[in-house]
Amino acid sequence: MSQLALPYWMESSEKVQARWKLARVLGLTLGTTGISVVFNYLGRDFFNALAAKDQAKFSEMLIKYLGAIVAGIPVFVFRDYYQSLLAVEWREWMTRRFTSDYLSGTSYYNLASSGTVDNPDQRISSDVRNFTDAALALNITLLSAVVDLVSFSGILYSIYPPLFLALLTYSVGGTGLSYLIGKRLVGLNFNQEAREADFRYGLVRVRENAESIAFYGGEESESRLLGNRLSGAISNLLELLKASRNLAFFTSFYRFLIQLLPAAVIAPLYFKGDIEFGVINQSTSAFNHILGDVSLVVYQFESLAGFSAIIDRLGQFREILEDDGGTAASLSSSKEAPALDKGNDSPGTAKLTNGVATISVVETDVGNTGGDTLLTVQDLTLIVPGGTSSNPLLISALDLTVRRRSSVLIMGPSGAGKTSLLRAVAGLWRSGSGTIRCPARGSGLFFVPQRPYMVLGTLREQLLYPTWTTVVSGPGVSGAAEFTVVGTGRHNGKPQLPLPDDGHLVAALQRAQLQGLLERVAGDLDCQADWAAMLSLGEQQRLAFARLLLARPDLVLMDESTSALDTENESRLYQALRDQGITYVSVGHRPTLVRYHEEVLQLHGGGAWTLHAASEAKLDLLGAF
Ligand SMILES: Nc1ncnc2c1ncn2[C@@H]1O[C@H](COP(=O)(O)OP(=O)(O)OP(=O)(O)O)[C@@H](O)[C@H]1O
Repeated sequence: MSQLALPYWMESSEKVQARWKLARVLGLTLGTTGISVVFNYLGRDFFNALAAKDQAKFSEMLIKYLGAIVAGIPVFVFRDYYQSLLAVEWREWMTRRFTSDYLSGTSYYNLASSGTVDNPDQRISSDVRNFTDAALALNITLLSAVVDLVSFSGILYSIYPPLFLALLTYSVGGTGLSYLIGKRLVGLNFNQEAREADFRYGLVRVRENAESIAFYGGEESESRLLGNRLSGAISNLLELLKASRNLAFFTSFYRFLIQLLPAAVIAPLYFKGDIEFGVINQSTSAFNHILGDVSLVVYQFESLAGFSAIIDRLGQFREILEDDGGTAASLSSSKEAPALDKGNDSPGTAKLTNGVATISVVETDVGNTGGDTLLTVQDLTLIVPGGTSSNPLLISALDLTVRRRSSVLIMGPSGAGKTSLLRAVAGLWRSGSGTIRCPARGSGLFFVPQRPYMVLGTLREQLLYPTWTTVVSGPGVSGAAEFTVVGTGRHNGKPQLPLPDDGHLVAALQRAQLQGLLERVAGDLDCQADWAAMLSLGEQQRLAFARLLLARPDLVLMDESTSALDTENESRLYQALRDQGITYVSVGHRPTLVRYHEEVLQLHGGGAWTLHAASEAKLDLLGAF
């Protein structure tokens, strides 16, 4: 809990302001307790005047009571307002921190491919919000409970000490019982968060893959799948309702008895004439206050159970992010990887020495210095990750050098490990051994993945991604958000690329054979659309090429990035790369690709590979496809 809560108050840049704001909320909370004590005395005198049929005193008390309400209410309202405001600011800070840790290194990729944490999106969006709301509310309630306890205990004790003892017994017994009845709620709340998020994610996937599902005619199975997820959420919710119902039986009895208990204890004193009528009202009010304080667990059990589930979910997420951040950071270290003992195991498997072996990716600044060798792969052995010692061996002892302005085509049967080799160069997979030397991404190295990724936003944003980023600079005059394009500093150590103007963007679209798209949007680069849904796969691949031409890297690694294009478009795109002097490594199946490359690396599966000049390989390969 403290590891989640403290950083905002102890480490953030706004910690001093945050503490002042907290002090303001605490001050107002103390004010509300003071006002409650005043109401307690006013109530006593009010009812005494009523019982004594003293009309003048009654009118005076009525005016005082009304005055106290008018003066007191703003304190209650502002306490709640400033508390909510502080919770929002805390939430924003925490959410930004989680988001940046999630996106630092390759944590999001590792989490997505390993599936170690369910629904990280939900943890970042709603769990953080619930955490800050509840943490603030519960702590402030706790503080006001302590202050209330001190203030009203004195009143109650001075009225009749046995009443105070009755209250202590009642509240301690109630707290213990409510814990016993309600403890199941913690686990049920935890599951509910996860199952609701699973269901929502299922719906999001239908929207994202609408066309594929429609072609498959998969509506029925999607509907069954969603139905299953909904049933999971509903059955847990029903359990949750039952557990809440059982708890509610107890808490309702507990609450209603309070109305009678103090009057029942104190009534004999009133009958004997030892106390006035107003004191009964005063003691009930004080009793209620203290009971509310010492029965926090009883009243707030459901919130506490939900809060505890959220702490578990966020705590687990933070630990995994920290752990993953550590491993991601080590990716760029140039330490030699532990040796891999290939031994005499059965073909296609490899044994790990001491259970650990990693590929070492060393970032070079060859992109900045203009050196001749852009990529060196040295004695690389690559295994499918997964934590077992018998995972398939994809590549064994590969040596490969890619020089400036040269080109390599990686071919091989499906599943042989072509994309995995690119994953290793990108530092996404490290299971295996060997060393890879290449420029850093954003400093001369660029990847074009197998599935073109269209960002949310305008056509301009598609083209600038990921070398330049747009930031929202606040609502514009029209009320719409204004966007500013900024360089991201991705070109570490390399002079920043100037931001391409409209002319450059249009030229890149033309070189990527996308004049038609420009006409469709009437030349408006700031046109917004759901590009992934609107553009064909081939158009998306051409857009990815336009991005690449604008980013002007020294070396690009492309994964089947022309698979959806006709041969004429393919030929023009490769020509554009050569014209810009970009060195490229492509992964692909099509024999027509061979003619655009100097060397062909063929992966045969089970670790085997061959490397030859394209001119020698051409005939064999054409025959093979
Ligand atoms: N996240 C993952 N976890 C475990 N195994 C994986 C993962 N991703 C891929 N694999 C496995 O690794 C092997 C190599 O995959 P890879 O994507 O490199 O194949 P490929 O040669 O590029 O195939 P294709 O030509 O079909 O794209 C495959 O057997 C695949 O199932």
